[in-house]
Amino acid sequence: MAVPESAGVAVGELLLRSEQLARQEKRAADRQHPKGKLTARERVLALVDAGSFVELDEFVQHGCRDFGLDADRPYGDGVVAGHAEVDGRPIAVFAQDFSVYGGSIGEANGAKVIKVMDLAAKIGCPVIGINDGGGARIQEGVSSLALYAQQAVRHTNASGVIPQISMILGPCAGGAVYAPALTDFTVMVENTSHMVVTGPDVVRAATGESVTLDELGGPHTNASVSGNAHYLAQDEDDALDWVKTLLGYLPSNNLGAAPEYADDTAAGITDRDRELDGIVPDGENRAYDMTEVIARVVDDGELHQVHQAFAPNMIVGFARVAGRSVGVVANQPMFFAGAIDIDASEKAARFVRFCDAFGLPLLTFADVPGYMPGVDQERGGIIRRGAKLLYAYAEATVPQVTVVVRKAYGGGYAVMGSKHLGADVNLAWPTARIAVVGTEAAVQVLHRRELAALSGQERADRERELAAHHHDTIGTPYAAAERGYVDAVIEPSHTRLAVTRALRMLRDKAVSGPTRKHGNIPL
Ligand SMILES: CCCC(=O)SCCNC(=O)CCNC(=O)[C@H](O)C(C)(C)COP(=O)(O)OP(=O)(O)OC[C@H]1O[C@@H](n2cnc3c(N)ncnc32)[C@H](O)[C@@H]1OP(=O)(O)O
Repeated sequence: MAVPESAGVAVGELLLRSEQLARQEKRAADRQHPKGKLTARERVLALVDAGSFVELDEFVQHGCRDFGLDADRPYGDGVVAGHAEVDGRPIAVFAQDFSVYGGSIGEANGAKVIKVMDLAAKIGCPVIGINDGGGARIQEGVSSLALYAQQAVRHTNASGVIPQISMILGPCAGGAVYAPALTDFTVMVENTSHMVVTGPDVVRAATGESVTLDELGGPHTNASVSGNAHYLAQDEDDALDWVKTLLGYLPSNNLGAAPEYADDTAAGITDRDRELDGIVPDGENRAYDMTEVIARVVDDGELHQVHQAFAPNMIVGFARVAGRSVGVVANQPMFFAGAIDIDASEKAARFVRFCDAFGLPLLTFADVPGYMPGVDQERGGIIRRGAKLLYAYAEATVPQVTVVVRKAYGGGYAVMGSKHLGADVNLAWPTARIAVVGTEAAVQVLHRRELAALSGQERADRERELAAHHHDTIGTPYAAAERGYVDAVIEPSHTRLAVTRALRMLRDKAVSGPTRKHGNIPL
């Protein structure tokens, strides 16, 4: 049958546009590949399930007439946006195309981003933003700033409703950094990505400091010093894998459930469980790796750490227990003896709030000498910023199980998922020491006058005697168990089964917080 002439024209128009899109994609590849970077469209396709990407607005063009921009109006306007599936679950995605006006956001480009964010909020799916751009499009002036602000409103309103993930796969500069900063997780890549409010030249002009871009806002700085990045990937493939794995632990939205796997929990105590009985060293100041404890409690020993390079004295990450996702928070005695400093408090507080918002139970492992002392810490705001972790645990209503592995002293005891903040099941190992301060400090404070009157061997003997008494009486987990502050003192090898039972029992826990507009977390 002959095609009507009008239909032929229409098909011809589509072909022409498709050819133009293909030329643009080739240009993008020519610009990105030599730098070891994928194009925006390649990145999206590498992230999502094969054949699932539905691109939206690929023919959108900017309407700017200034600076000669009307002569160059590429389709898509520098961002690839749409919806797709990852492991069969819906996601929304946008990826800045650096080959078009440096991936900068203008009115049309920004509207595309906002459209997929609105879509994600409506259907309740995660949104993943792939950043590789120069921020607000300079030629479009205030229109581009307006779009950034509108994007910030979307990020804010979606916070705690759908998971939001940012991948920084190139530059992210100026006010543009605040879009990823408002999302839940940010991933950066070795060598190719950076994130700065102002570059080295502006810094030099403003403060006289001389610094390289990498030192200022390279991936290492953002992942380990400022904590802006939650994962530092070796390359783009690694970044995409990390994000896909992360999504597997999360529900699509705050009303949904995370994917559930088969419950293969061994019913009895295993040899691997028994390894926990010897994992804590004898001396209370000797370090051990808390991830080895976690690995023996969670399914398949797998912990998907978040923020691993930042505040290593605190561990946070996702795992599964009996096939169901949990958020794990733990002190790490390998760094600063597990003390909670400003960074550790903020790292854990944000994680706890994420888990609480998305209905993920919290599994806490405590071995903490307390909050970190020091002039820098006090001046840096350990009081206000340390309070964030208290606030986060205190407002959390998800199921909470805490295991006191060894030290739980002072504010450290209270804040690390204690019964008093709302934890549901609190377990302690016989090695647990729960006290206001450590043994040595307690002896020096309580017996200062008596000890001052002694010297030499006599003083040393008395100190040892007092320390032994404190250790055997005040600091034992049984003082807390007698008061119901820990529900049970268990052998370490029983932890996996006890935690599994507790989380099963708490599965349908339903508690709601007070009616209010919102609290006022000490920011
Ligand atoms: C509320 C949000 C407010 C903000 O976003 S304020 C931030 C505004 N942005 C900026 O000041 C960043 C300006 N751009 C830069 O510093 C650099 O281009 C950047 C991003 C570090 C990348 O550097 P390079 O890798 O060396 O690439 P390049 O400079 O040759 O740029 C490649 C092409 O992209 C263009 N471009 C980059 N940033 C742009 C922007 N913001 N608006 C419009 N066009 C922009 C740039 O002109 C260049 O175009 P062309 O290829 O020469 O035609």
